[in-house]
Amino acid sequence: MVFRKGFTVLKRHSSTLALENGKQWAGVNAIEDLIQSNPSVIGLGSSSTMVYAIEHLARTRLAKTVTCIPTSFQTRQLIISHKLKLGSLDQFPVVDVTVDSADEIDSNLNAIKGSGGYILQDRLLAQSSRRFILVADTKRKSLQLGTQWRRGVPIEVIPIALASVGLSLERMFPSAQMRLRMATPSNKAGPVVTDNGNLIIDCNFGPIEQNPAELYKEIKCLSGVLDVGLFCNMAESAYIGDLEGDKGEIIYRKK
Ligand SMILES: O=C[C@H](O)[C@H](O)[C@H](O)COP(=O)(O)O
Repeated sequence: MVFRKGFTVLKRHSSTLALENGKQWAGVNAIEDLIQSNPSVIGLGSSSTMVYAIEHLARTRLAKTVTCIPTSFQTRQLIISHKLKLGSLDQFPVVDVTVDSADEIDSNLNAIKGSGGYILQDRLLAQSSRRFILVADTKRKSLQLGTQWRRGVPIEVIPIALASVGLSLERMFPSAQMRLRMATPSNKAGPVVTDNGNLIIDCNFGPIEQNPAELYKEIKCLSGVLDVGLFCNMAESAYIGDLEGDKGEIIYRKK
């Protein structure tokens, strides 16, 4: 697939810019394809990749009509600044299609999400959507979750349950490495607090040998766990941009 009209191809001067090229390809092409189905309500995830998708949506013929539901404060601000129509899940509990990015995506389109701290709201939108589409650069692709993304599976925990959930996780997964996600000291002392006022434990299992959907259920069962950054059997397709920025691939979930 080639670049669509209406945006600038980033120059490739460094590996960081190359990653940006891939993110841009994915965001733009996912939006271009999904507008063909004339959705009236779109869910928009939160991330650096989604910035390209939202910028592009604002340039399309749907910009004036489609209602956009954000998964975070960041995306809400982007929707407002691009003068798109803002909606909420309260108003639109059924969403036509949600686009979101991921930290790692396997060949069955199971994904690790949550490095940006958005887990519960990302899931709420994904589960409320008729269609769920992932966007990412090619470095996010892998054959087995936990091989590409090495910072662990994010687990959003209600603060009063932190110690209890931490202990349970240690007992359930003795070889996993866990840490409470901390804020950058120059910006805030203490832990990262999610948009919902919760904390995040990053639980690094190494390569995930177990069926990720089963692992998700095991962790989600613990009281105090709000959500787990494993999104299994949810995405119908993934737009993966390569580092050149002028091409990419669309992967469909096997039935
Ligand atoms: O919480 C964050 C989300 O799961 C993001 O979709 C994910 O971290 C990927 O972010 P980015 O597109 O910035 O790499």
